[in-house]
Amino acid sequence: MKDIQVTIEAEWWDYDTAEELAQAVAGDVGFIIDSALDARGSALIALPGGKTPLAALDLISQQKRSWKHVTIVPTDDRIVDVTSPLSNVAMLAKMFLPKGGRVIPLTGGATAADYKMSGKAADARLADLPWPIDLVWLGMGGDGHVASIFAGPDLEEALNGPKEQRALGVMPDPMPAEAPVARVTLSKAAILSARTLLMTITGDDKKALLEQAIEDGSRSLTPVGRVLADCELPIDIHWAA
Ligand SMILES: O=C1O[C@H](COP(=O)(O)O)[C@@H](O)[C@H](O)[C@H]1O
Repeated sequence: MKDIQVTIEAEWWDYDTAEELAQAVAGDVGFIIDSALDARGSALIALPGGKTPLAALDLISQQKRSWKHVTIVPTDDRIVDVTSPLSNVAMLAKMFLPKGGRVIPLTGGATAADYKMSGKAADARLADLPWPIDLVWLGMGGDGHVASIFAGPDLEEALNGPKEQRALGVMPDPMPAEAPVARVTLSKAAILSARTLLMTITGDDKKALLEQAIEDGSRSLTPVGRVLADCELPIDIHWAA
């Protein structure tokens, strides 16, 4: 078997503080949204959950624009009730619905037992949106998961499922301590179909893990390395200690 390595064009942006990172990323994301609005009259973006993006998301939600033409999907979500602090869509809805943005959930009414069904429902919902997506903004977990592409029984489907499959249900194994629940995630194909890719991470450990994953490429043992190994777009990686 021939091992074809794509060279990942990753540009690192390092900041002294998380506040500086939030300001810079808010500026970049605002520019991407406004460029899409100018070019096509609407914008479709995928935003990450978890804690790292919160400050930047808050700044973005305060930017003035025609939010009713902006459609937002989570890059992934945890299968929990929307009242749970673990819900990514609830966090995005709180920030962007009051501004007029359209926030599309990936999960809804599902239980961990039917997480695959939840993934299929999300995939059908995403098919109605105007792809390609203008931006996929990714976070990364300390275990190397990206969106909710985790090690476990669904990893191969997330990485190498049909190209037209944009979302799927995922049961992480091992479970991440901070949110030990089943998930729905964008697939690698959906992530890499974006017009623009951006990633935000903080901390020395995540930086070292991501640098190694990029170096290892398709041989990486981490989901993030396996996803980025097939990335043909340049990706901006924003990092603060
Ligand atoms: O579970 C998740 O984790 C990652 C990373 O979150 P962080 O809190 O370490 O920034 C996140 O990107 C993803 O959307 C989320 O569901």
